[in-house]
Amino acid sequence: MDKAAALRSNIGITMDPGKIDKAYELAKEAYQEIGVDVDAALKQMRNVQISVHCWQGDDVMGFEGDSGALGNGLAVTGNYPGRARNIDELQSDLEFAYSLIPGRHRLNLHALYGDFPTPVDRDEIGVEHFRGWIDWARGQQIQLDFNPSYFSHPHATDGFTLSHADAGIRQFWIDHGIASRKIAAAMGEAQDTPCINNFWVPDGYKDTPADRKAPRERLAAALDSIFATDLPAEHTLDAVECKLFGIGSESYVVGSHEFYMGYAISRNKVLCLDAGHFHPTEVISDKISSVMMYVPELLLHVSRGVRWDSDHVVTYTDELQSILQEVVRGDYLNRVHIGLDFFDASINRVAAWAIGTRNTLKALLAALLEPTQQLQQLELEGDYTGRLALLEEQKTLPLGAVWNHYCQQAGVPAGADWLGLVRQYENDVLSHRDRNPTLVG
Ligand SMILES: C[C@H](O)[C@H](O)[C@@H](O)C(=O)CO
Ligand SMILES: [Mn+2]
Repeated sequence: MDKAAALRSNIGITMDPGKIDKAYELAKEAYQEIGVDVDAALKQMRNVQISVHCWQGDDVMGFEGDSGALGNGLAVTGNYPGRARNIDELQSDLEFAYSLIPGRHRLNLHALYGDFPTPVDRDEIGVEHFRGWIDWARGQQIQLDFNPSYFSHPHATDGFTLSHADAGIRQFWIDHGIASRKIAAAMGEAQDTPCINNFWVPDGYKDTPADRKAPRERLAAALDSIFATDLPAEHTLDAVECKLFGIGSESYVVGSHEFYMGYAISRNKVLCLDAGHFHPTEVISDKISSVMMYVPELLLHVSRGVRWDSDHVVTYTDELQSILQEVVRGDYLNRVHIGLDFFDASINRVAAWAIGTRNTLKALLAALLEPTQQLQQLELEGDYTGRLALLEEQKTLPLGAVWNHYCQQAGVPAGADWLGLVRQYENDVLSHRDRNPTLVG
């Protein structure tokens, strides 16, 4: 091993830059042979920004200071050491995570994550509580997205928020939604692109309801009140997110898919599809081309459902590939916002970000390297044998070599080299934080 290689291996870097270049040249030829323009694919890759969710870093606890339990159907299991306990730690972890991910990406913040020197209830949050995040984001050249937080709060303990039967509680949550839109608009004004403000509410019943209609009518009316004021579309866009069921809302969720599909279409809102929010045999990849006919824009929550949990770390599954294929095949990259939504406290949280975000980007690269035109031509000609043959053959083309080249060009670790750096960060930083166990699953 030469000196440079020995140095790289000491810090966990094992990929040889020269070999990455060589492998890339061969891979490029292989893709060109089937008519794929690799340079064009890489150019498109560089323009895509994934909205990385802040809540993987601290198990969706936030910084309201009451250390209230996570609730409303959200559950994080595991007690891996190193949870971010304050804004500084979360920002440090995020900066480190971004340094492992090729490209420049966004940050998706929840309202829980404001800077609250003294307790502030959700209906009273303001831009001042997020000024620090806005300044930090500008310094990092990161653009922000936002979410009102309709969970883990005394006014949500009975499972209802915006559709609550009590008008006072409903108004509290309406005011929270209005406050969140002002914050999102300020974030958007401070950056080049709109801040997507995503509304997810947990409301629902554990057991069979006697009235499915009234809560839905109340939810629609509450949302209408929140959205009554038009805000500049260049600053913020409202999104709405459905869910099939949650823990504690197994029998009925007010904000179902049909509810929000209708709401988004009739109110010209961004629709959010979370990959973990449907029946296990139902996939969001098949919904994209349908909903894109009727809604202006789409927000994806790229996630992975496993049995009862909708939020496992994103892995390189068939469905992940299908989702990104649909976005690329439909030429929707300018109307689809790709966000992440998972949380796992049983592994290193920074590694979770790196794995999930890198997988999402890798699936995007695979989709951009697909010989789509040829496949669609075969389909049009009724040559389904040829379509299947090409679909299967291209699965084993050297995607990894193009990915490693892309990472190298972007100045981030190729292959699994990021893992050594995460272990070092864990040793130097995360392991010094208090062991602060969350629910052990
Ligand atoms: C914390 C997020 O807002 C939340 O995960 C939401 O997007 C969701 O998917 C709830 O199941
Ligand atoms: Mn989600």
